[in-house]
Amino acid sequence: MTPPLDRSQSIAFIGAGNMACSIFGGLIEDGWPKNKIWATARSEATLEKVKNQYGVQVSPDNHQAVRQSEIVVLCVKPQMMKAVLQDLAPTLKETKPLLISVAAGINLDSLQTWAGSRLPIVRCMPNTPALLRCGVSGLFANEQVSAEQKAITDAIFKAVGMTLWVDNENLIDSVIAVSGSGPAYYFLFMEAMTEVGTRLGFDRKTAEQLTLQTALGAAKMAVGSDVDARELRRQVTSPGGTTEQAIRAFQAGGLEQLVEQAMQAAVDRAAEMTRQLAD
Ligand SMILES: NC(=O)C1=CN([C@@H]2O[C@H](COP(=O)(O)OP(=O)(O)OC[C@H]3O[C@@H](n4cnc5c(N)ncnc54)[C@H](O)[C@@H]3O)[C@@H](O)[C@H]2O)C=CC1
Ligand SMILES: O=C(O)[C@@H]1CCC=N1
Repeated sequence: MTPPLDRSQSIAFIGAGNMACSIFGGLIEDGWPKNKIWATARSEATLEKVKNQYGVQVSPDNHQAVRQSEIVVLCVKPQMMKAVLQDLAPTLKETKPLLISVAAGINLDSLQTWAGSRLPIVRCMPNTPALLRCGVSGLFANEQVSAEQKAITDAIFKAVGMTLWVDNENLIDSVIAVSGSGPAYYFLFMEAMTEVGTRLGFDRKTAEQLTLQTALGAAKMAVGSDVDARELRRQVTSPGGTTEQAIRAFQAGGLEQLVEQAMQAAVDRAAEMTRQLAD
């Protein structure tokens, strides 16, 4: 059983963008005290917006936020990570927090090198449904991470969804391809169904409602069901009926191969970024 979440520690989110807001938005929904959450960004406008929307502590100064916190979640773009960590290195050496990086394509070796000292570091690959506490996060820890730090990391990301610890760092790239980028695949499908719905005679709002309610219903059925997606699909597909024709069209168009190509492209890009951005 998961132990109760210890909310006495402060967490600094470095880079208050989409992913950071999704995670701390979910944590706040789960009851994490707002005054124990710090968020940083370079622009005053972003900080103002984040403060008004979430009520967390904000600062343009990464060092200030790190000094206040036992846990530091690095949420800047991968291309910014080296500069941010090298700048923070002296403060990190002093305060020795638990570092959690959510960046795609930055491995533990690079994070360790840029941070400058041997720190406990977790690589985490969350996704934006964390905002609704419906996320999925893949996690991998270095050897410096204690059992207690692993437990609190797990509790933080469980507060915003499901967690999966992988036993090989390379599997983080696979998590990216399935669940990190995954919400965008479903959104793309929703966009396409809505668009085609308008061509089939509905106004955009109605086409969108039909599409989204169908996505919600299908996801809820798949999650709550004793049988797998294939069986649920079979139950919709009456022999000689309409669904059968639609599914045939998807299969004739190579849907499964296309999904494989797309997910492999995400894995390949993560590996390429890891090579390009490493020292
Ligand atoms: N968006 C997503 O669905 C997911 C993103 N990620 C990872 O999360 C990280 C952030 O991605 P997003 O949130 O989408 O990007 P974003 O661009 O929305 O957020 C980045 C934030 O960092 C801030 N920033 C830039 N330089 C900074 C600095 N020197 N100090 C402090 N803040 C600074 C920016 O103002 C911005 O608010 C990336 O590394 C990405 O790989 C991981 C999983 C999913
Ligand atoms: O597209 C990206 O690179 C990030 C990582 C997973 C989702 N968004």
